[in-house]
Amino acid sequence: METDSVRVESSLWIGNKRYRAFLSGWYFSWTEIDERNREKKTISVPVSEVIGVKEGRVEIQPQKKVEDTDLDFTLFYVKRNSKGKGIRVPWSLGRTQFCCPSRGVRDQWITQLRTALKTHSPSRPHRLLVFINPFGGKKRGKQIFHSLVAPLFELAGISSHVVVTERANQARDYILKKDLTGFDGVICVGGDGMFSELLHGVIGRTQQEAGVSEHDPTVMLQPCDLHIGIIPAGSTDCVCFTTMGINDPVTSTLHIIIGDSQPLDVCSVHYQSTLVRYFVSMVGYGFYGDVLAESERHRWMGPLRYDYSGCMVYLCNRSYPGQVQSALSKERLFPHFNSSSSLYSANVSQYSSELEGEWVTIEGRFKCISLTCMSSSCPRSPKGLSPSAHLADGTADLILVREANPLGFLTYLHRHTNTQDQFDLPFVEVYRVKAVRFSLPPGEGEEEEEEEEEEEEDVLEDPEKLCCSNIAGHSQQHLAERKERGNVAMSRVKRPGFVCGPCCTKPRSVSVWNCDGEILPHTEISCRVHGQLVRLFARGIEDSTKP
Ligand SMILES: CCCCCCCCCCCCC/C=C/[C@@H](O)[C@H](CO)NC(=O)CCCCCCCCCCCCCCC
Ligand SMILES: Nc1ncnc2c1ncn2[C@@H]1O[C@H](COP(=O)(O)OP(=O)(O)OP(=O)(O)O)[C@@H](O)[C@H]1O
Ligand SMILES: [Ca+2]
Repeated sequence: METDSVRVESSLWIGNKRYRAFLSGWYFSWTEIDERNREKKTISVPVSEVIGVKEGRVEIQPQKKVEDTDLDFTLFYVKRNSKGKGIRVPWSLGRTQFCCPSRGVRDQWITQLRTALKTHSPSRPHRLLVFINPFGGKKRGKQIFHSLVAPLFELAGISSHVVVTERANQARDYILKKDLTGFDGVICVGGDGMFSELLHGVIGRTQQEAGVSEHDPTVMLQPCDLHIGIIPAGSTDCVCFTTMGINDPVTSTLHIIIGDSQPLDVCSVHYQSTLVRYFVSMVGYGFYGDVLAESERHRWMGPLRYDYSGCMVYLCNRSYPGQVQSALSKERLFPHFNSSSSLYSANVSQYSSELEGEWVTIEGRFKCISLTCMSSSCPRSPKGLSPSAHLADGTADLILVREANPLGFLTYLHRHTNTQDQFDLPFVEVYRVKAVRFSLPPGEGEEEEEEEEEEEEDVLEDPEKLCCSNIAGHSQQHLAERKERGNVAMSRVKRPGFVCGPCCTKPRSVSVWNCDGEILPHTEISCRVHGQLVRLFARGIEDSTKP
C-alpha cells in the first residue's frame, strides 16, 4: 500500500475482480483492472458521502449480519437511485465489500478512510434528539424510525435520544424547557404538524436565550443554530418534500447523517402586538382555510381527509371580501406591473425603514389568499403553490386568487398538479413580498366581532340562528360538535371556522387562516418574513438529471 499525505493507493478485490483503489483529497475511487492490466470502469465516492467503514463483511439490510474476517472491510455510502416518486432521485445506502492483500493493508485503509471522514465532514451530527409522533399520517412513525432510520444512525456512529410523544405540543415544550446540552440537532418523525412543533421550540428557545421578545413584530429575531431534521411520516409532508424534492425516510436520514445544512425563511404571524405562530410553508385564507377546518372533522379518514374536504369546500364555491396590504420587494411575478390592477399606494410607516419597496393595498373578493415562504410542493402538487419561490431568499410569494367561476377555480387548482402555469389566469395575481397585513372590510372587523361575542353565545343556545338550521337533522349535531371542540384554536374561530359542507345555503363573509396546517384563532393578521431564521439537515432539491 502506498501512502503519502495526499494520496493512499493499493490493489483491492471486490469478489474475484481486481481493482486499483485511491483515496485522494475529497474522493475515494476504485478502478477495475482486467487480466491485461487495462483500466476499466471507475467508481468514485465523495468522502463527504461516506456513511461508515466497518471491519469484516457487514450487511445491515434486511437484517444486520457481521462476518468478522481479517482481510475485508465494508464501505457504506450514499447511492443515488435511478427513479423514485419525487421530483429528484431518492438516495439509498450503497455498500461495497473490499478484500485486501493483508490484514495490515486492511487496517490502514480503515484508519485512512475514517480520518478522511473526520477531516472532510466536520459538520456531521454526533448526538440527536428524536421525537416520534406515533399518530401522524398512516400511524407508521415508530415503525419507520426503528426499521429504516435507527440502523443507519447506528452505522454512522450517531447516538440518539428518542421521545415517542404522548400528547400534542410535547416536543415543542421539551425543546423550550429541557437541557439540550450535547445535542447537535432535533429530528421529528411525523408530518408538517410535528415539524411545526420543532420549529416553534427551536425558535422560541433561541429567542429566550438571546433575550429577544418574539411578540414585538418589528424585532430582528436571533437565527437558530440547532439544526432540524424531518423524517417524513405525515399526511402532506410539505416541508420535507419542498426542502428535499421527495418524501422518503431513507433519503432524509442520509442527509441528516452527512450533516447537510439548508437555511430556511420563516414567517411570523402577529395579531395586534402578539405573536400568533410561525410558518415556513403557507398561510392561506379562503379555500385552504376552509379545507383545513372541514378536514379536522374527518381526521379519522387519515391523509384522504384533505381530498374529501377539498371536494366539499370546492362545491360550496365561496369567496370572501378582504383587504391585503403588503410591502412588495419590487417584484411582481404575475401579471407584470404594467398591466391594469386595483393597486394604490398606502402610507404605512411600520417596518418601512427595514423593508424596501412600497406598501400597497389590494381590495376585493377572493377565492383564496396564500402566502408561501417556499414553493410548498408535496406529492399531490410536485411543483407546489408557487413553483419559483425560494427557500432562503428572505421573501415570500403572495398569491391572490380573486372571485372566479367554479370552472375557472377548478382550472387554477388542477394546474397545481400538471405543468401548466397556475398563475397565467386572469383572476390570479402573485407578488414577491416581505410583509403582509390582512384586514376585513369595515363592519366585519375582528374587534367588532369580539363585541359580538355575547351575541354568539346566544346563537349557540338557539339553533334557529345558525345558517344551516333550515336543514333538518344538521343543526343539533353541528351545535354539539362546536361545543365539544371547546377551546382548541377553533374556539375563537366560531362563525368563520365552522364549515358545514355543501349543506350551507347562506354565504359566509369570513373564512379562517390555515397556517402550516393549523387553524389560526384570528383573522386580521400581519405576517413578516425572517430570512434564513432556521437551518434544516437538507440541501434543497438536487438536480435529478445528474444521478
Ligand atoms: C382537480 C384536482 C385538483 C387538485 C388540487 C390540488 C391542489 C394541491 C395544492 C397543495 C397545496 C399544499 C399546501 C401545503 C400546505 C401545508 O402547509 C399544510 C400542512 O401540512 N397542509 C394543508 O393545509 C393541507 C391542505 C391540503 C389542501 C388539499 C386540497 C385538495 C383539493 C382537492 C380539490 C378537488 C376539487 C374537485 C372538484 C370536483
Ligand atoms: N402523541 C400525540 N398525540 C396527539 N397528537 C399529537 C401527538 N404527537 C404529536 N401530535 C400532534 O399531531 C399533529 C399532527 O401530526 P403530524 O404532523 O405528525 O401528522 P399529520 O397531520 O398526519 O401530517 P401533516 O401535518 O403532514 O398533514 C401535530 O400538530 C402534533 O402537534
Ligand atoms: Ca423564501
